[in-house]
Amino acid sequence: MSRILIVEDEAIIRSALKRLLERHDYQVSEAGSVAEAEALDPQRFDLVISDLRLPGEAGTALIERAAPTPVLIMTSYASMRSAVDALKQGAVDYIAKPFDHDELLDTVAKTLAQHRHEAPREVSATSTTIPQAMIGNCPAMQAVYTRIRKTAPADVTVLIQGESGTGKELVARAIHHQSQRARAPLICVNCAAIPETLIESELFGHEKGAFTGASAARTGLVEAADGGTLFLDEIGELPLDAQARLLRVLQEGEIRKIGSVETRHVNIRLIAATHRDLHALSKSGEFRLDLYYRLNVMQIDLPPLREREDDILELADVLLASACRRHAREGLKLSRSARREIRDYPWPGNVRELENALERGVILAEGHLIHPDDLGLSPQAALRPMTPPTPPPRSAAGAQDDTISEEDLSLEDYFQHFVLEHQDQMSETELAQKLGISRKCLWERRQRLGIPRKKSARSRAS
Ligand SMILES: Nc1ncnc2c1ncn2[C@@H]1O[C@H](COP(=O)(O)OP(=O)(O)OP(=O)(O)O)[C@@H](O)[C@H]1O
Repeated sequence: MSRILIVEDEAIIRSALKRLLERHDYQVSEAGSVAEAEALDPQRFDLVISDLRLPGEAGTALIERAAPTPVLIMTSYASMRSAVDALKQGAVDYIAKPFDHDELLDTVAKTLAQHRHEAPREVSATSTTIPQAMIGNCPAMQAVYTRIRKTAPADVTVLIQGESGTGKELVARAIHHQSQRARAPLICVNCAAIPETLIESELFGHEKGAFTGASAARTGLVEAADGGTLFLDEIGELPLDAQARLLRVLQEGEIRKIGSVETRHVNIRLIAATHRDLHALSKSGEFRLDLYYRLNVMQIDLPPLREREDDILELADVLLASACRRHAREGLKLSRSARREIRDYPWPGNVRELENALERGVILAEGHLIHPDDLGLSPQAALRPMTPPTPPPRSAAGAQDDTISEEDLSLEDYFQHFVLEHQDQMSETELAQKLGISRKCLWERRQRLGIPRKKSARSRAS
């Protein structure tokens, strides 16, 4: 049984984490500070999970003191930058708060497995073993797994294509974990979620005073991935200037911070993902053709869920089990009609939409069975051609506001209709501007509502 030490000053989070890990057969000890952790001798544990911000010393102090025990850092999204710094100081990975239980358990299991076997796993290019965390074994997915096996050890740039929610990030993670870089950082960046004005500085870093508000120098995420893998999701959303800088990184292995004349050598493997047709974008001048060719050394295409008929119910069962665990409702089952509905629904938002529907089902089910109504699917809506309703009036304050009220469902309906109707003619930036929200907010809301980004997803359903 693996022994884990949790270092967290918030007693509620600490004990929730302890309970979760104990339910999965880990032996867990707790500490509220670095000093308390040291008293327990962190080196005798198999893993330390430490909050970044602790009273007294920061959690990163344990990285050296616990060695060779690996340290996983917990952080809130707001301190992501410090998490990247922690990786550079030797933390094996970071977990963002609030936790997704499955992701946390997955990261813990992977870290323990990696540190049990010092050398990276041997990867057979012909094996069709399903990568950890990926469910489904239909012929199209078997082809994907084979591609992952063959591509992972080759250290080439990979372009992953597929509709929103098909599992592109999971594929990127599988490639990283099966590559020779597995023990180095994997930095995942969603280009659509970072405001256009910040993206270059986020990726490439900046010098102090490089622009208004740059009060201190910053290391970019590309540099943070040095030695490891950089995953750029939604690369089609990268502005042209950032594309030029990225091309330089790929061609010369060099990076230059904004406002600096110095270049630094970086060694990264780039994995990019998109739901858009980059070749078509390059014809319309929105994407650099030379960058497209650089990215497209190896391509992996993920099938939409509606084309994975053999996998849908298996995915539903596994995702349901984990939703039940998360909500402490073990034993809930899908009724026969719910299974039928799941099998027949077109899933325009793919696996993410299925996950969301099952989570809704677990929360809403009253007895031991989840019925179709609990899933909240709307096949009629999916089949109906979308016409955007008249936009509701926005107050001046509303135009500044990044959030649509949770209670105001009509606004969410409006959002969904508007996005589905206009997304093929507009970039994400234009869409966000028209809606009066940031690109990050647009992206988050798409995730929450399970709204796909491709016209083909909608027209297939119609
Ligand atoms: N084959 C799979 N097995 C299990 N879970 C999956 C699978 N594919 C996707 N998922 C789950 O679906 C959700 C969406 O996956 P992921 O974020 O990798 O998709 P994506 O294609 O990168 O989406 P987007 O383009 O919107 O970022 C995640 O919670 C992921 O764990």
